[in-house]
Amino acid sequence: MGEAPVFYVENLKDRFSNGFNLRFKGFETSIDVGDKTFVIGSNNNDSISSIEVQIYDKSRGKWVIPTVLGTGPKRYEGHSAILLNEDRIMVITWGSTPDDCIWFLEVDTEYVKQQKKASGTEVVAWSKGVRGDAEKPVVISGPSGVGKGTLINMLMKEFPTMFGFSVSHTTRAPRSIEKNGVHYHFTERSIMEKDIKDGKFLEFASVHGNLYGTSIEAVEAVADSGKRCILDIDVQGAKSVRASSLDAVFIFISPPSVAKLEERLHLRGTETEEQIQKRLRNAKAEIEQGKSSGIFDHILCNDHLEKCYDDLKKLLGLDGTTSTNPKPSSKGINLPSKHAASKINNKILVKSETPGSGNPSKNSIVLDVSLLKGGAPSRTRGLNVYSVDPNPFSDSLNGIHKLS
Ligand SMILES: Nc1nc2c(ncn2[C@@H]2O[C@H](COP(=O)(O)OP(=O)(O)O)[C@@H](O)[C@H]2O)c(=O)[nH]1
Ligand SMILES: Nc1ncnc2c1ncn2[C@@H]1O[C@H](COP(=O)(O)OP(=O)(O)O)[C@@H](O)[C@H]1O
Repeated sequence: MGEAPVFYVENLKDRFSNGFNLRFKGFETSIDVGDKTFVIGSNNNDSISSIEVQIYDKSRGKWVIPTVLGTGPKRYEGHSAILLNEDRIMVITWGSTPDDCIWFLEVDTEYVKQQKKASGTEVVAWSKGVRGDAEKPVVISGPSGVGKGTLINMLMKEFPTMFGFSVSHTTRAPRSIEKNGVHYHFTERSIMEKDIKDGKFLEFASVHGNLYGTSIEAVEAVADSGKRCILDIDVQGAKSVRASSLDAVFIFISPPSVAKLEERLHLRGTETEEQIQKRLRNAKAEIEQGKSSGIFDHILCNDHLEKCYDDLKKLLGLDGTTSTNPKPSSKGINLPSKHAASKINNKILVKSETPGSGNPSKNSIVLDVSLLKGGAPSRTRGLNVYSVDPNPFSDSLNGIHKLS
């Protein structure tokens, strides 16, 4: 077998002239996947340019406007589009900031297939591309009053540059010491329900009569800052995260006894007696599920706090044998502002439209997509970036240097 053919992306700078009824007023590209043509276009007006997607279903001879999940690229001057793996289109935007130029429009991934099935409509989903990997998030669950918050605070205090907390949304009222945006995003049920419908949440659950949920942004913002994300969520939420594309470590904190749990809830004094009794009723089912459902990788008993904290640190590799330096935060990619993109196996060659001008490392860049991870509804990580010795007469990938 020879090399896979090199093929160039159609940068359809000229408007479609074949009678298609396109809504776009700017710039568009088209990509065929099976019997569908995905047309990605920008609608420019003076202040903003937004990206939109239309699908031409060749078998039915019909245009379809799909449900678009997630948030795509915002301000840009044009884009290149390349089909990867027959299930997602890589969109490289022109003139965007380095942290906002690589996007993936998923058209037939597992996530999109599930969403299509659930909604009965045509669905596509955006995922932002990010260089390198993030550390596995840590999901901590356990009944109310078991000490999850206490343990997480200890961890964040001892390793402030290493861990970041995923700030959940909730419809419950704030406690007196709780700050909006720090402990929770306190929100209205109707707003949260709309955001859930719009695909902005990784998971959500009704807990003790209130709605709680982890937004995709809450987890990704921590990972983008180079920190390891900690989620404090209930067992139903942990189950949803387990079923999602997020690869995490799952830890269940159990109490020495329900009587001790009740004692702690009374001592904390943040709930009414009625609320405490509701939490205790739920606790019994949570403890049973936590210990037997197979969701959790580790179960820790929080009897003596210091001992439990030491055990937690040990299983997170914080017993002095591993580096506690944070990973560098994810860096952007300096792409030429106007470029053409082509695909060679698992590498995307991005060449400046004006070779020889400016910074050589900006003229030709290779994006290695062989180790991509994650995807919609979260970020797509694992993108590796190389600079290429500029040679305007060749598409050769010789002389490439990994950009750190
Ligand atoms: N599924 C899910 N559960 C959450 C989330 N945030 C908090 N929880 C859980 O909701 C429950 C109640 O939390 P909270 O009202 O802070 O009370 P506390 O656990 O008694 O401190 C706890 O089990 C939390 O782990 C979330 O985003 N998703
Ligand atoms: N091992 C422990 N022994 C005794 N009290 C504890 C222990 N761990 C936590 N607590 C206390 O129990 C109460 C509930 O802990 P908290 O961290 O708020 O639980 P959660 O976040 O799981 O609801 C707090 O007042 C906390 O100081």
